[in-house]
Amino acid sequence: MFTGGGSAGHVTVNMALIPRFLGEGWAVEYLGSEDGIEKKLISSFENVLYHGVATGKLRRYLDWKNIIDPFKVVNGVLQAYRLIRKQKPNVLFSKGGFVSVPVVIGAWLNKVPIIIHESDVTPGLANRISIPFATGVCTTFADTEKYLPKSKTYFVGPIIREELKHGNIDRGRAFCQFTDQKPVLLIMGGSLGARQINKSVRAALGYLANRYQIVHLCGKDQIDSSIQSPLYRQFEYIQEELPDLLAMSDIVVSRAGANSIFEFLFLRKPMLLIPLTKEQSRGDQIVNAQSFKASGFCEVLMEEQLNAETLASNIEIIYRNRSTYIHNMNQYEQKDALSSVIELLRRVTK
Ligand SMILES: CC(=O)N[C@H]1[C@@H](OP(=O)(O)OP(=O)(O)OC[C@H]2O[C@@H](n3ccc(=O)[nH]c3=O)[C@H](O)[C@@H]2O)O[C@H](CO)[C@@H](O)[C@@H]1O
Repeated sequence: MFTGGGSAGHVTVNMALIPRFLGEGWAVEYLGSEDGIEKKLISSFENVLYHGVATGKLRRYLDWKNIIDPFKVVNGVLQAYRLIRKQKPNVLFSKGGFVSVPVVIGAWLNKVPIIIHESDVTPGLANRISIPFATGVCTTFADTEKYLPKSKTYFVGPIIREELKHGNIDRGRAFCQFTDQKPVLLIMGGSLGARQINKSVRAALGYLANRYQIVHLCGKDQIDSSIQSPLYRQFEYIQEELPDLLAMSDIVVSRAGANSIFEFLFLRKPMLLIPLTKEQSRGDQIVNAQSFKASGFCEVLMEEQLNAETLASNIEIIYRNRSTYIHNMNQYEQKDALSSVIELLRRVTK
């Protein structure tokens, strides 16, 4: 049984693991929210039974929903407990996000072994709550070990979806109707889009479209239909064609969500990272971005400094020095994280 959701970063790791388990003849079920992005993404697997449970969001800011949500979480725990008692999974894999908390507690109450995955350097709130209930915690970054109980921690490295390895440049160009005459710039504001990045990209478009063909993954309801240019393609979210769009891209501008940046590293895409600010998050993306910068994989532009000019000038730096970033990325030793996690799950399975 898998859980995780709220944003795609809490689902795509599960999507990398699920085909391997299905291929080995396991029955796979998913516990997520009743209407979150995980439901939509997991529906692409015909053979995975999806169960929705009530969820509350763990917010860091004042909101009247903070009063109601603890009750939803308790309700979610009861629903998850009952479902898990009925379905009797042998093991639970949790990728975090707020939906995972009731599921982890429900599994623990049923004595189901739990393996958690943390893809950021510093563990998120949902995972921090869940860790005491878990048998093991897999990490993407080696440094995360500092924040976790030693006996439970397994540094496995980044988990990359298999399909991302099979992108095709020509298919990507055909999809966007781009030519081979100009380099391609991919902009991805995390799985939910990023308004500030969208605004600056559009303000800099006159300059950028002179030099690049631009594909912009801008987030739900954030397409600006007043801009019509064959050099600028906007999509809310791309699922199936993402491998081809990545294959076709020369450089990337992105938020610094852990899964995205390791995908770019795996595919050797020089990147300009604009991490979520401390006001909007616990600051995990800033730490992720700094770690990549220290390895020479990217440049970092803080949102406080972001405007059309700084965006355009930083993109120029990335493009001009692209071979240096690629050289540095070639030094990165890729671990077979998928196999390590599968082996661990097998080992703890009841
Ligand atoms: C706002 C928020 O809470 N962000 C967190 C969230 O980010 P977020 O959900 O954006 O997660 P990531 O950047 O880690 O992963 C996004 C995933 O969505 C995929 N993708 C994205 C856009 C698209 O059009 N198509 C597509 O398939 C990417 O390839 C990637 O696999 O989880 C990350 C991993 O815990 C954290 O580091 C982030 O801080």
